[in-house]
Amino acid sequence: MHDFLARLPKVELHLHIEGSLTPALMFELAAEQGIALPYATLEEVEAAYDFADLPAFLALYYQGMGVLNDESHFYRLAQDYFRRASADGVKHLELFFDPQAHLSRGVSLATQFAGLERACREAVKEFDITSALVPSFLRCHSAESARELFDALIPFESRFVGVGLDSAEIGNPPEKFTEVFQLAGERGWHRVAHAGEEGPAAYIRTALEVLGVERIDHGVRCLEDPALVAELAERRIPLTVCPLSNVALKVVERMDDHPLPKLIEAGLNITLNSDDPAYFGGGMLDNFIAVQQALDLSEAQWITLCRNAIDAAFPQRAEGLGMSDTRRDVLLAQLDSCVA
Ligand SMILES: Nc1ncnc2[nH]cnc12
Ligand SMILES: [Zn+2]
Repeated sequence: MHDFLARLPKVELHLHIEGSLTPALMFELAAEQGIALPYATLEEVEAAYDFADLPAFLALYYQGMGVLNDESHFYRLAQDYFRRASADGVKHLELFFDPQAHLSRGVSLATQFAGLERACREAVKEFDITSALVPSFLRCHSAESARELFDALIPFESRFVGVGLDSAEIGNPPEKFTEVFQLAGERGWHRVAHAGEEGPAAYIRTALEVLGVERIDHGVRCLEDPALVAELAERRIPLTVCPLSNVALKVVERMDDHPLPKLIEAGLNITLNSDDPAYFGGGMLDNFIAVQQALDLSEAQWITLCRNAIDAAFPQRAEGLGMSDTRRDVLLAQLDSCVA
């Protein structure tokens, strides 16, 4: 089964590129810039990555990304992840990034885009991975700050495929961001939001109804609302589920308790993703293997999960961004060749 999982052509739709910052690269970038880290050794970092919940993780996540200060840092960060993703069989990747968390350190949007795009362009040639960028609003910041970011993103709009909403969920409901999501929709930007990770099922409903999102990031708590489950299934709304993340952030206690089988049984449009692979114990293939060991899915279920992700990738809306029809056909053919 390991070989089968390794061979599957993977599309990753829920990956925070800042969450792919390995301790090794964090140390390297900190040393180059003379930045003091709160850890002396890689072992100390590992010991610190034991999170009580989402806010506890976010505190270290925002601290870690303090080493990203120029174009080459963003480039190296993404290049490093593309290399590992390639080894995992990832073929298409949508990268979330958190512009407000970098703007607050004086790193311009132009710098962020330039570094990430350079890695994305090279990944096509070097790793046969196509990709698209998804800047995300931080829900722990104000609606006014989101509006400022929205305005600042307009000149870059040919360089990303959509916008997301992430960070601390509880106490920051989707409706706080009604204005920017409505404006984003008017400009034709695709829209996604984290909802129902730590927050209640009601946030999933408002993300759909008020923000007009096309996919839900996480969404595992939808099971608390059967009517919502029925609606998600009926509308084929993709949920970008992140199993190792859910265990690491104590959304579930153990992988054996993960609701993935229930979500699949309910007929939901599920995709699997790594979220923040450097913090949660691994990338796409690690997630696939951990799920298989605990939950023993069938080959047919794996094929469906991978096909869901290919279908849920945002279609191309600017040159080189998003999933083209030709690329989708290539990946579907690769997936067919995995069937015994
Ligand atoms: N799992 C997660 N939930 C919310 N915001 C995030 N930012 C990075 N990872 C996140
Ligand atoms: Zn996430």
